Amino acid sequence: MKNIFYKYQGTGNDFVMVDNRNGQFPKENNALIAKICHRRFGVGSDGLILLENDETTDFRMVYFNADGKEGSMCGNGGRCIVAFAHFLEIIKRETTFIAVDGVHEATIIGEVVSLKMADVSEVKEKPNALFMNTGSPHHVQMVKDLKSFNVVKEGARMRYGIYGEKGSNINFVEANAEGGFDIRTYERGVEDETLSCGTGVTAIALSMYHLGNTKNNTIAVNALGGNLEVTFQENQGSYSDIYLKGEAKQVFKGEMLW
Ligand SMILES: N[C@H](CCC[C@H](N)C(=O)O)C(=O)O
Repeated sequence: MKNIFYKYQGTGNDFVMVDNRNGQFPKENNALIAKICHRRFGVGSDGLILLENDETTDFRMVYFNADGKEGSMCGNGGRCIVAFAHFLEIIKRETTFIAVDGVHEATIIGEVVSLKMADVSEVKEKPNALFMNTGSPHHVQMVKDLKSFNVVKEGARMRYGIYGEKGSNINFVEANAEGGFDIRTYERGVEDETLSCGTGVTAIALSMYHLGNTKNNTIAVNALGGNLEVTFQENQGSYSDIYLKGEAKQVFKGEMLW
């Protein structure tokens, strides 16, 4: 039995993807997963995702951060696993699947995946920042001159400094000239800046609306690795029908040796 893996990227957030419908992947081995994700000693990725069977939906998504531990919801990973399920011919244009934060609906057209995210009922206001859970915890802070901002240093400091042992993903955002927003994210579990974070992009869009920085409920958010679009409905400070849309691509196929 060969240990075939695929690699996917969604706006530069990259994942090792394994078809684990036969249940043979040793997912309790966190050290092995961290090694596979390591960019020098392994395949190299921001995370590893297993596609597994589920009884009531099309498939189950099991997501591990690059540190080898199971993470909370990953929006870009969710978009990539929809593309993977389409490639494996498990789904056609539309799907419903289960992830750690519940059931998600999605559609795929060409290489563009639109993923329905969990509803957000609470936006916490912090000094100079907002905090919310879009499937994963996100701190959102506006900064000036995002391009030259030290995301790794500030993100690493705030990740534990403000949020304790459990930590949070830390997002920095600045309005751009096109009426959208630019984002850079420090990711918990990767412990570094990534090129894009889907649940973070979602948090940015809701935050910018919450703060009155835009009146649109379709918002373009540009990450370092590509552009995403978030649409949503707002009702008395609660957000529903949240969709994260953008490209998800298969970029590599190989065999893992362990
Ligand atoms: N890259 C992911 C976020 C992963 C969340 C993870 N870093 C955690 O907090 O467990 C995304 O596209 O939404």
